[in-house]
Amino acid sequence: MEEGFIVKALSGYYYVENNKGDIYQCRGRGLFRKQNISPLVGDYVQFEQHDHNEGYIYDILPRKNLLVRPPVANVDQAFIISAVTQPAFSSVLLDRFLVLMEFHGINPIIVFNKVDLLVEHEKDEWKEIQQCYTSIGYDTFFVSAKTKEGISSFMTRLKNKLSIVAGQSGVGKTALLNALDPSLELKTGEISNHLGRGRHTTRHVELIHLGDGLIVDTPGFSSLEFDGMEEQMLDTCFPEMRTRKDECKFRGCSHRKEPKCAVKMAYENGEISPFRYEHYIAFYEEIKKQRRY
Ligand SMILES: Nc1nc2c(ncn2[C@@H]2O[C@H](COP(=O)(O)OP(=O)(O)OP(=O)(O)O)[C@@H](O)[C@H]2O)c(=O)[nH]1
Ligand SMILES: [Zn+2]
Repeated sequence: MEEGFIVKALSGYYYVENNKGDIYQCRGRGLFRKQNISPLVGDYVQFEQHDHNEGYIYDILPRKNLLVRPPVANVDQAFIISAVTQPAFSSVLLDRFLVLMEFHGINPIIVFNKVDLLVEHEKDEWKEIQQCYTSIGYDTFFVSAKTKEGISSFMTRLKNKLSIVAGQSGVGKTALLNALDPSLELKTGEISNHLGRGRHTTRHVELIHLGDGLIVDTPGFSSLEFDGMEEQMLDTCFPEMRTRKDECKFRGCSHRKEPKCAVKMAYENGEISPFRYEHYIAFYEEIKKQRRY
């Protein structure tokens, strides 16, 4: 039996790459079929070759995590792309992406794209926004898909990881993938907008080798709902709260109205950014409300 990982799934076939970089077109067999588990792109599998480039998958190794849209397993990190402008930056949207990644056990990296559109006096303001996130512990950097500024530091972050890109429509996800690897020739915004939201749903998912790592060719998290989350676990998705919550007086403190709350104290003395705390409260209410139905 050989080991490899699935780089592509298409029409009932799984394309499994071994550690030499050879790819085998495989069908599923064995135990996992009885258990009704389907192999996913990103899965580590045990397979057996039965022809020169064909084979059968017999087992799926335990997954670190799993995404539904796009269907990918074992994602290490997500580049959350925001544009500094066009579309206007939304910290609440960025925080929503961050929470979703934290919830899925995926390390988020914050990317601010389109820096070529910033005028000099706006740059200081952006340094402050960056500082907010770096102080929480997030890796945060600026790029331009247009001028290629920052592309090499993007590239180095791909090494030895399975990455995904995520972000609102129009922030430049496709343009960045093309800037990282011009041979991809993925179609950007202008054309796809006419096709509407269905664009990514009809495409199959594929892993691409890029900068000594792997990247999913389809943007992730098209749905930004807090599905499957409980409000009690939300504080663990905010690193600056996660590290403080054990100092709250009450176990299971929701950091809203309870006395002697370490999170609220940190917010009140300026150690936690007001907008982050406000987003926590808004998400908390949203999850609570959604769970009532
Ligand atoms: N000035 C400038 N424009 C950019 C940059 N990156 C992308 N754009 C433009 O922004 C628009 C949207 O880019 P896309 O790459 O299609 O954005 P996307 O995030 O893939 O969008 P969806 O496919 O809708 O999710 C296009 O017109 C790009 O040319 C950049 O760094 N600078
Ligand atoms: Zn608290």
